[in-house]
Amino acid sequence: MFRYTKTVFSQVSRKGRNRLQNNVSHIPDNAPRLQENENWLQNLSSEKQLEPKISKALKLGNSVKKQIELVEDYPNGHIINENDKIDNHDSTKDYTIISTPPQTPFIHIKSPLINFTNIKYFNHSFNKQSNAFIDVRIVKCKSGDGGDGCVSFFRDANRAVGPPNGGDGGDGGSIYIQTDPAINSLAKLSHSYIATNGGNGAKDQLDGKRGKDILIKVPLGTLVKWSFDPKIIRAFINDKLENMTESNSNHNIRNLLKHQFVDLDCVGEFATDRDPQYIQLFRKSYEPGEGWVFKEKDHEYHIGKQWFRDLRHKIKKHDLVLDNDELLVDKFPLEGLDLDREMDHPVPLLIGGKGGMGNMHFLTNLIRNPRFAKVGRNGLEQYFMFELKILADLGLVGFPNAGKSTILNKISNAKPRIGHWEFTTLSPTIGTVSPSLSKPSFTVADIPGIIRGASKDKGMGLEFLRHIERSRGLVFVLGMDRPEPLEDLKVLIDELNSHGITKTHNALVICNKCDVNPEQTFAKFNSIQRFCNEMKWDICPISALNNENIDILISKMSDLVEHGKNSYKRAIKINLESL
Ligand SMILES: Nc1nc2c(ncn2[C@@H]2O[C@H](COP(=O)(O)OP(=O)(O)OP(=O)(O)O)[C@@H](O)[C@H]2O)c(=O)[nH]1
Repeated sequence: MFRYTKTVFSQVSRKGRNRLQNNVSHIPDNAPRLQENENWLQNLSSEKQLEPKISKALKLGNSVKKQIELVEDYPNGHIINENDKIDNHDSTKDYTIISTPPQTPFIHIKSPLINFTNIKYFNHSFNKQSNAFIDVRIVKCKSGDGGDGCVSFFRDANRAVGPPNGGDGGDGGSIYIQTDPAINSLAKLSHSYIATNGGNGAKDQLDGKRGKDILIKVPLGTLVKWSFDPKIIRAFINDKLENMTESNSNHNIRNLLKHQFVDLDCVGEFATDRDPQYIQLFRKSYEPGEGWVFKEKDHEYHIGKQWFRDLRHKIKKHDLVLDNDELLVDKFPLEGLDLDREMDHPVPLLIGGKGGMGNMHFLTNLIRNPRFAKVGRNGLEQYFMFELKILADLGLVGFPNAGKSTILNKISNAKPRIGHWEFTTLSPTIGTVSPSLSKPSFTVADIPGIIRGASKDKGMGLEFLRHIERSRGLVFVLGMDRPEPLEDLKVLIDELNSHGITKTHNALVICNKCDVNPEQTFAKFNSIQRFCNEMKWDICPISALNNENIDILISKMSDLVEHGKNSYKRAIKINLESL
């Protein structure tokens, strides 16, 4: 709150005082006193030398380009190939640690480019197929810059130049994120979110206006990952693919993204950790001791004065502390931010820059007329990838035409498209099943069919598997009209494995279309049952078309959900590389 004190009154004449009293509501007095400034600067200079890590970090911080460098020469001057062995490479991880503190201020890692982008962004056919349902978006986010401090001096009729009273710049707006259960698609996300900058400080010690924050609302089940500007990657891909045959095949693009490495500086939860948990983000703010706004006399003039050089030296320490504070908050989880539950409060994605100090902070015994202030700190500009992973209790997996949509239609309120041709389902559908009054209802997701070679981008690829990753259990749907449904089941398991879904211990197998050729179906069913016994999976023969065994199926699905609640903590570890 503003203070109106005697000090200001004693500095002006009686006439002035009267006027001041009349206008008192316009003239706040919360400026630091000369002695307070002296003490502050004195403390700064007596502070012990800052950690070398901080100053090293600052040098790195200014080379923001480092983060977006696509590294070809890995590890010793060549592009890394699928079969190349990397010393100390841990295949269970999505990155390789190159160096850790104390050699470097940060944990330096290399990770495949595919972990920070999505193939959908680079292939038109993918986009066309899924334009009805948007489950991946790469979005530019920028927090606001801090406003500049103001250079101003108190004035009245009797005093041309009074004490400095330039206010501080306002802080830049921040970007926050929160889940909203009322939203179920990423379609409404903007291409960019840019928070406003803080306002500049003004005379009479008025601080600048704070920049407006932005709140991004996303559906439950959204995974937010640090990403690259898709334009940079597109240019890079086009360049690399120019000489390749079938250059725009998904397989080529995926391979390129997998074998091109990104160089990143990371940090652990605590300063002593060696495990990279967060990507360190860097602001392009000024060098410590720099970043001044001058009025009347310019930089050249000030730099020639010993008193200014002394002040700058002290303020350098203040800037270093600011930088360090920023480094502590400017980080983002390497594996992404998993928003899989309702959130009471929004979480910050990017924090706005701090406002610069007004000239009132620089009044000292030596400096009576500080004709300078500090500029605001920069905001952060980053790209984030939003991936929606539907939160359904069970996921239906099967070959195209196995009857998945028909089953969902029979058991739930969902009305998916059904057709006798393959790939009728082009985007995931969720249905809610209400088994009985005594049992809780549950949700089931139907995703486009999977075929042999899906992991090599055949058919619709594995793009939609992200939507069953979080389910409590998997439901395999087999068409008994197929020549070898057991083989189909094995192919499905293989394809899931290649996507990183290896723990399929809570599963149910539906043998659909049992009405077709009942004699042959019996033999096929027996062999599948033997396999299921070995896997300890339940099995259910049905005819969705004829409504046969649907009640039993619903009951088995309900048991699967219940069982999943106890034993199936998290269906799948989020495997960055296979996304
Ligand atoms: N005879 C018979 N036909 C069935 C049965 N269930 C589904 N069908 C038919 O099989 C065809 C494919 O059914 P869908 O439900 O669209 O199959 P899907 O697995 O969703 O197919 P995709 O959308 O391509 O993944 C349709 O013509 C259905 O009528 C069944 O129990 N018996």
